[in-house]
Amino acid sequence: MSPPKLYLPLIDLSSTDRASTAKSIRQACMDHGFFYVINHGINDFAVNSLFRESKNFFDLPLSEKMKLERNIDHRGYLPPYTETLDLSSGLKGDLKENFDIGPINDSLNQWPSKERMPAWRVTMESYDEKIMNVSFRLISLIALALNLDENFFTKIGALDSPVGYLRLLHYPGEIPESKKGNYGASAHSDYGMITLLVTDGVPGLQICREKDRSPQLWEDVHHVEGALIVNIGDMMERWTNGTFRSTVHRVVAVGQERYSVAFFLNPNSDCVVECLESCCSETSPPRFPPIKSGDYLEERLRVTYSL
Ligand SMILES: O=C(O)CCC(=O)C(=O)O
Ligand SMILES: [Fe+2]
Repeated sequence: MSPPKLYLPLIDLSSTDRASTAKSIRQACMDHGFFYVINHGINDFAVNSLFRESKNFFDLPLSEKMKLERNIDHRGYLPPYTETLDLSSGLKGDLKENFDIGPINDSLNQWPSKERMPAWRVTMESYDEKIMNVSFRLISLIALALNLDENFFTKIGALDSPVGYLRLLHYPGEIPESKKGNYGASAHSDYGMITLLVTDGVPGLQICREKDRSPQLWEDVHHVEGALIVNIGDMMERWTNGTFRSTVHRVVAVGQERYSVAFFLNPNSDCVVECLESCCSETSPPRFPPIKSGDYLEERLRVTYSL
């Protein structure tokens, strides 16, 4: 029997009733760690341009893409089978290929040449600005959802120079026999504050709400036209002492080519992530020691890439 269909909460970002929106976000983050956002203000043109440019890049011959191979600062192209997000899976290499862009204005980013892809950089910059803006609006609602001042995360400096990563992803439709059984992206949780995802509508994304349950229950995250999929990352889970869940997710291969773009919002690297007062008590002491965002991120990347 197939599991019941998963219905994730739908958050309407155009609602003027912020208290009620924050309440819905709180419930979503406690129950699922995932929700949809509609009426976010990013128009179809921006999303279509993003996917067009992403496809143009992934369509290039591998030798061209490898000229922008990911550098030590995690910017650039990562070919298929080079990252295994779930190191315990025993499988080698996720099927996806991706291209990572860091904070948009810093010089560590790599860009395809203007001659080859004239609209690429400006499309990425424009989308980055829009998605960063949506992420800030969500963070202020998340602060309200935690019964904090809506500017709490700004006031503690988390957003002073936030580390926003844009990750373009491409999952192959056809998979070589020897790679069958591998995941598009194996099970993992995201590292940062929140992740904002757009996909081309091809299925594959699944979440597991109880990672320690046996057997694990994986539920499909369905496509909602025009909606962003938002999920809580590990640092937000640490801030909230586990009240908000950083839910494990993966992308399974469905025999269909798939494109998606994730935006990861991480706090400013000097920001100390520590249990919020409102999230701990004598009976529920802090579960995670305070840690600087930059140190946390570095350690997670070190483990993922065996640096
Ligand atoms: O492509 C997707 O739907 C999810 C990607 C993802 O989970 C990630 O890049 O962290
Ligand atoms: Fe993820």
